[in-house]
Amino acid sequence: MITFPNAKINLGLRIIRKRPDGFHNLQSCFYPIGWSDVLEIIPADATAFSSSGLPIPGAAETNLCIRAYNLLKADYDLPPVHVHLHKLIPIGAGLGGGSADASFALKLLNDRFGLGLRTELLEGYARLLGSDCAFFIQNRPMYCVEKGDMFDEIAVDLRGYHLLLVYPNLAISTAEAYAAIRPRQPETDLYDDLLAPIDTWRTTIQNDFEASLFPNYPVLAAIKQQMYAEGAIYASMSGSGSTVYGIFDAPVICPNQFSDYSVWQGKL
Ligand SMILES: C[C@@](CO)(OP(=O)(O)O)[C@H](O)COP(=O)(O)OP(=O)(O)OC[C@H]1O[C@@H](n2ccc(N)nc2=O)[C@H](O)[C@@H]1O
Ligand SMILES: Nc1ncnc2c1ncn2[C@@H]1O[C@H](COP(=O)(O)OP(=O)(O)O)[C@@H](O)[C@H]1O
Repeated sequence: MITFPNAKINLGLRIIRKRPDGFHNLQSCFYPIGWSDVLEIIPADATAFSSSGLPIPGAAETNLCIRAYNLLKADYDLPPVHVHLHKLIPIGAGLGGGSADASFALKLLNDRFGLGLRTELLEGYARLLGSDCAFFIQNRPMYCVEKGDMFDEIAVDLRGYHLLLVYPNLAISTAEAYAAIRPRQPETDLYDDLLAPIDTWRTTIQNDFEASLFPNYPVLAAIKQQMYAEGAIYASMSGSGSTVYGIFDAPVICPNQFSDYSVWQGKL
């Protein structure tokens, strides 16, 4: 069985406070996008993992797809499987690609082997694999709070807009990005700011990681500035970086300044 785990972008990202468990409470809108990996899982004589496309750091047994399989295998009678991942979503990019692979593996195993697990139970397993993972079970625009693993409905609909994503071939570790950030109590409510017209977002909606990462990585600020120069209605870094996205009301011709980077564009 084959599935296509997709990335997400963060529309606003506010880091509110550090928790006693070392994680951070946040506020953000996670929004699914079209940049996708390809994940195939089939029954096999022995469990194995292979990959193609972009190289994935770490041993096979630490890959989030295998960790998802092992998590379910501990509770359910699953046969050995061969997992093949064709990796296309950049890694350390703030796009949640690894988290998507994990949750899509859970969903695929649930479907293929008829486990009958409902959404809440799948989200519970996903939470054990990473803070971003539970989002990819329902995989629809959500206002996310706490560790990024609890959700509220939000009526943000960007269908019809065009998205340009630029990954400047720079992997930023999520843990390091969090270690460098200073949490803050926001002055406005992000939920309300997101419901205002998109052309207000430029002045009201920020990603808090930008303030700590842009001084060390000036390329990120330069890409964001270029997005606005190209006519973006809104531009931001996604997650803990390093991908910067622009939202446009029409398709864009990718500027020369981005020619050395990994670029994706498509409709939202
Ligand atoms: C920053 C965000 C925003 O959407 O996205 P990405 O940039 O990774 O896509 C997420 O919070 C990333 O979530 P995820 O990538 O699943 O993180 P995890 O694997 O759970 O944790 C990696 C490390 O990040 C830190 N971490 C993560 C989530 C959180 N709410 N607080 C934290 O402090 C912890 O140091 C943790 O050890
Ligand atoms: N299937 C996978 N795809 C990508 N990264 C993975 C995967 N499994 C484990 N990882 C590990 O997760 C980390 C990056 O996660 P990823 O979700 O791609 O980045 P980000 O958190 O920036 O969105 C890397 O350290 C990588 O070794």
